[in-house]
Amino acid sequence: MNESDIYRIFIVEDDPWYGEVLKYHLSLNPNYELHRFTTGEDCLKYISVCQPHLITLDYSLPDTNGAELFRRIQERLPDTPVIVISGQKDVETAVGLLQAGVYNYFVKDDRTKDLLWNAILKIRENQSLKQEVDQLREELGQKYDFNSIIKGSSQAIGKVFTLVEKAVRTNINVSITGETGTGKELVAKAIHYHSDRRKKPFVAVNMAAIPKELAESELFGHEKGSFTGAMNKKIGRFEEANKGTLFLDEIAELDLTLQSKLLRVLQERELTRVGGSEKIMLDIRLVIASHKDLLEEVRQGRFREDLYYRIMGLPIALPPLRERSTDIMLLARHFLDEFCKDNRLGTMTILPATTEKLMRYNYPGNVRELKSIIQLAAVMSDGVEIRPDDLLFTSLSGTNGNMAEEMTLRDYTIQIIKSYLKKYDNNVLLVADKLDIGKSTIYKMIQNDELSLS
Ligand SMILES: Nc1ncnc2c1ncn2[C@@H]1O[C@H](COP(=O)(O)OP(=O)(O)OP(=O)(O)O)[C@@H](O)[C@H]1O
Repeated sequence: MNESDIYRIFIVEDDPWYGEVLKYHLSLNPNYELHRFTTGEDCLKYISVCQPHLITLDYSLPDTNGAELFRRIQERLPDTPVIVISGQKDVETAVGLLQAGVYNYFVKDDRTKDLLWNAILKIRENQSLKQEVDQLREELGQKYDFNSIIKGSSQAIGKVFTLVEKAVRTNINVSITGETGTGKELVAKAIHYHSDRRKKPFVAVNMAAIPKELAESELFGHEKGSFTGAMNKKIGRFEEANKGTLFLDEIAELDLTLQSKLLRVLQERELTRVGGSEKIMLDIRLVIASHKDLLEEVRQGRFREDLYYRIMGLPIALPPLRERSTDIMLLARHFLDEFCKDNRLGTMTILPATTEKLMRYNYPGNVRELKSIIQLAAVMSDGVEIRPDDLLFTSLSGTNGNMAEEMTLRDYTIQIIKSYLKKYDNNVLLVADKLDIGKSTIYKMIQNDELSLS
């Protein structure tokens, strides 16, 4: 038998006859390795030598009682389930023990052996499910390794990496801004799966996708019968994310009443379900995102200022793809390779004319749009190379809004140079070449404070 198949159970029972009865009964499962102790001290001594998977305790022991021994076991092995078996039916003691975290409380009678047998089966099932969840979370963590998943080599994305690294080191709240499709959720996941909370849940909620009247119960849960239609108790997203990370996307969609409740919950670190009175302690990292300018929402009276300061934490701004055009081809190659692999297609080449066409577009839907353009192109292509005609741009807005307001020609020139400098990572020579102007024109503008290399 492998060590991994062995399930180690400590039986703490001072009555030799009853101890042997339990030991014999449990030994019918060949995977159970049983150790019997007659005192609490003996049990504690052996805990450090060979860690049990489960412990059963007689409540009355010669040197201690079940409650005290349970407390001392918990200090050493907080995750090991403990079952208390008592000679007397004492409801108050039983409730106290269960509230303290004992898994089960049985009274010694004819049925105890069978109850214990079934309880152990259930505990094992839960333990292996928990192990499986931990393993899946670990794998997910590797999947969201931000250096391998958030693709990009531009200065702009480099700044984002630096901030993500800072965020994971502490428990600070994070606020992510950026246009649609810039990777806000991806960044939130990367933060979660690199933080100490990675083994706990990552829960994402998009406030824009939840009808206003259901938002409160979705976030904070409700008790059965708390409103018409509340047929059962519901655990809210905050509770689901407890000990982990809650990603609240499109937070500007929260109405003012819910904003007040959110502020209270964050300040007090506890919540009450709708229609309930029980206080539930919360320990979460909040990551929020919005494509709206939250400060402007505050100015317009649509977002509470106190909540704004509470949730801002570490701000991370994701630049639009058109402002980090050095990432375009890297992302395009990445999405193409990924698509070909997932669909068992051979490697495809991107022709130079295709690259040029991809570089000229302004991607109002950002990375998400580029991804779908590339996937569609792979489907449209002859299977070997991506030609310019395989690229189907769905968006109608081909300009970047430069003509949206009246300005002098000089102002237009400055705006155009500014946007090219952003696009090409402040590479003055490249920008001068692209715009067919002298590099000194740009340097002069910088000297005159008309432009800056940010
Ligand atoms: N830097 C990146 N590297 C690789 N994939 C990316 C990157 N940024 C975004 N993506 C991909 O683009 C798509 C959109 O990303 P995501 O959903 O995180 O954007 P978002 O900003 O949260 O969008 P929305 O505001 O619409 O909710 C996803 O498929 C994501 O995996």
